Amino acid sequence: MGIRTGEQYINAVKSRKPEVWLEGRKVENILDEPVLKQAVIEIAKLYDLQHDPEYQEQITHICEETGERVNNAFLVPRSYEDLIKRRTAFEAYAEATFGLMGRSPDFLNVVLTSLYSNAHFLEKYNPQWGENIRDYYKYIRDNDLFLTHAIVNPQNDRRKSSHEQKDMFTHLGVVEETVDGLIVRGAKFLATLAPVTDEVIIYTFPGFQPGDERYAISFALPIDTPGLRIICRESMQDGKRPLFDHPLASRFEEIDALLVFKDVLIPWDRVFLYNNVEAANLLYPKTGIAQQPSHQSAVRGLVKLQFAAEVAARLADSIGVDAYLHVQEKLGELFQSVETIRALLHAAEYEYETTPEGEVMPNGVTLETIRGHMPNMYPRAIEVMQILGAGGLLLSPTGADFESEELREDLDRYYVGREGISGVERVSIFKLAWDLCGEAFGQRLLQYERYYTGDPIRKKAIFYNNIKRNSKFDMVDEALKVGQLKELSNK
Ligand SMILES: Cc1cc2nc3c(=O)[nH]c(=O)nc-3n(C[C@H](O)[C@H](O)[C@H](O)COP(=O)(O)OP(=O)(O)OC[C@H]3O[C@@H](n4cnc5c(N)ncnc54)[C@H](O)[C@@H]3O)c2cc1C
Ligand SMILES: Nc1c(O)cccc1C(=O)O
Repeated sequence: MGIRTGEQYINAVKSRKPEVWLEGRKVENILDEPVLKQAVIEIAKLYDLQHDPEYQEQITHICEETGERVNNAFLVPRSYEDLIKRRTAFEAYAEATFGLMGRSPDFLNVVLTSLYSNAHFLEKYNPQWGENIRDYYKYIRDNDLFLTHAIVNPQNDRRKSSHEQKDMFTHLGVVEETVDGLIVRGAKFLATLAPVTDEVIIYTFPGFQPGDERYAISFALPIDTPGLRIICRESMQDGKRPLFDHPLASRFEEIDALLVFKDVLIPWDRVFLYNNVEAANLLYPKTGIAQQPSHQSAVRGLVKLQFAAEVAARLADSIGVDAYLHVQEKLGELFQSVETIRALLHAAEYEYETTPEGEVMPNGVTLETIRGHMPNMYPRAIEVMQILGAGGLLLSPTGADFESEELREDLDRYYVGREGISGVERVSIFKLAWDLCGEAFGQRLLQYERYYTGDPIRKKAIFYNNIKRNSKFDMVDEALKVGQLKELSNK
């Protein structure tokens, strides 16, 4: 089949009946829920972009194996040019969503492509696992399906591993093996956009201990598999608020969910890893599933950071405060952050790494440096927006107020911005900013930048420890030589 249209994606959503819970209600029809429907509309636009003559070459390529057109996220990069081809596809999706939808289909399609091209890792442990992941990749690629993932255990007692939790099946684990497959029970989080996806993939993130064998499991299933319960978090908007008042929150809310498996059957051909703590701990570092998707995250994060910087700049300009030195300094800082990430992204691509099998990945150290900076840079952009918008962020009237004939004159007079900026324009910019820096929607976007790919604190500590392992910090000895005391230089 190859690339889907938005309509085909919407029809797929309509045809499925996943067990979704939203604010105490079982959702009968995804498209009848305003908050879920909005995400479907935005994702459908991304599928349509693949067919838009202006974007098709940027986003897709002809698959050598099938002769069909597929998204560049399914490309196994073999050269620098391939990385750029993939980046342009990430850019198109990120720009269409201002970088605000982190879990657009390209993210997990890259994860899956990386598992596919590194299937030899799984094969080493069990030839069937390697074959299963290859088949699954082709199935997703050729049908252009949309995946969610949940790879983190719920926050119960973090001091204990899965088998030490009070209840053996709080964390997702295997209950029994049957001739048809594995029966699994327990929970995983935090499955972004789960209700509006086609499939869910569970894979392993390091941290398994001996004794955790039943939890060391990776598999994939259709999202409406019987026994799979999707419990959504409280939504951060009701999906009904006017676009004028919430121009971002009303469009880009990515619902997150807890996945609960109630004795769900995983057919053997959908099992990618099981009962092997070593393989479960090595899957993440050895199959490129950290490094390759970080390319998508870097491109998307760059667009999001630039968007935040632009909103802050337009906000400051709209009320003339960017005439002040300290405001210019703060905005300069934000745009320098943007340029830092852009330079790092280009460096990561240019200084790519090649695996022994010939797969090309953006430079891991550089991608990890982007990862380390974004949890500081993005929250800082949000803070600057709050500082520059000040009280005005809290005082925006609604679109309905502007439509009131009685109020309109006052609003036009008292909300007017600097010369050339009307009241409506100024309020529109402030509302855009408030969605990013005030609304719960914006707080989630910030929390996403901190945590979407694990704990940034531990990741930075790992980064340092790797440097320490590979460096003696020799320059320090060199500098100390000059003024060494006698007893030390005699040593
Ligand atoms: C908006 C959003 C969307 C997400 N989407 C997805 C998704 O689609 N799929 C998915 O699988 N995941 C997703 N994630 C979840 C993400 O994987 C986790 O949030 C992330 O891995 C961090 O884990 P945690 O939230 O359980 O925090 P924890 O690991 O519980 O950490 C909480 C705090 O305790 C500290 N801490 C915990 N354990 C240790 C330790 N052993 N040593 C030292 N310090 C420790 C941490 O530093 C942190 O400060 C998403 C997260 C967010 C915020
Ligand atoms: N996608 C991830 C996630 O959801 C949690 C932790 C790590 C990752 C990742 O891709 O690195």
